[in-house]
Amino acid sequence: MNLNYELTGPDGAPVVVLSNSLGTDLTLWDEQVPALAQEFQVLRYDQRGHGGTAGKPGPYALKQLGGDVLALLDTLGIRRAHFAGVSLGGMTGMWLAEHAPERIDRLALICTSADLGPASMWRDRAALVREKGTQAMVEPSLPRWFTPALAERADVVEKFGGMLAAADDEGYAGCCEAIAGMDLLPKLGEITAPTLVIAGAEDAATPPAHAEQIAAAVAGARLEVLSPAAHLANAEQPEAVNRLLLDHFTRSL
Ligand SMILES: O=C(O)CCC(=O)CC(=O)O
Repeated sequence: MNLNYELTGPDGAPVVVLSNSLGTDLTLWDEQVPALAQEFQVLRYDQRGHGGTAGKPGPYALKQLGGDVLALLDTLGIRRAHFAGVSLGGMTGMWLAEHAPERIDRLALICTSADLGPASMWRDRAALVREKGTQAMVEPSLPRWFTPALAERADVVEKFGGMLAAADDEGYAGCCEAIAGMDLLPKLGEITAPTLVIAGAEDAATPPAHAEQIAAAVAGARLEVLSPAAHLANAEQPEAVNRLLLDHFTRSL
């Protein structure tokens, strides 16, 4: 699987991988890259079927989404990296921290969940998108992604609505099926990567209780709840998220 990616920042600096949520692409991280690239090489990529990464016929599993990241790291000769992900990106990060702990240094999980049931809802969403396309998800998704004032702002609708409508139908559906089949809870307690968990207080897609569940299971995890922030908290509260990420990735333990 060839992932579309961008690598920004000083040669030889530690690497931070940034992984996008369902229906977005690597530009989800536009507000993070300038801050992080002062100190890190920032490797942001598009999940399968999103942005510039082609979709393959689904269903997918987190094992494949995590495997895509390992293959990219291998291609670029990166042995170990910090990892931050929003929602589906965070699920990919938890899978990596559970199954390839030697490759993940510190982990930041933003507006995500280790158990986002019911599976039937994700399979229904996959079927809907295969029938009607990702365009059909724009109207219901934006009010979950942002608090009301932002969800209606023209530039936000243009950028994020455009990203979602441009996502490959099969890629989006396959990622829904990865969420339907995820099995992260049993090994959550085995994660050894120092972990920061960030929630949006107004996130209806992955409410703060999901972040609390992760933080309670991962030894030593730090939990931060931002407000106002809905599902795409890194876009809604970029300065707060940048501060937390920089602190987490540079802090001496
Ligand atoms: O955002 C994700 O990666 C998964 C959760 C989700 O689909 C949120 C939404 O679009 O409502």
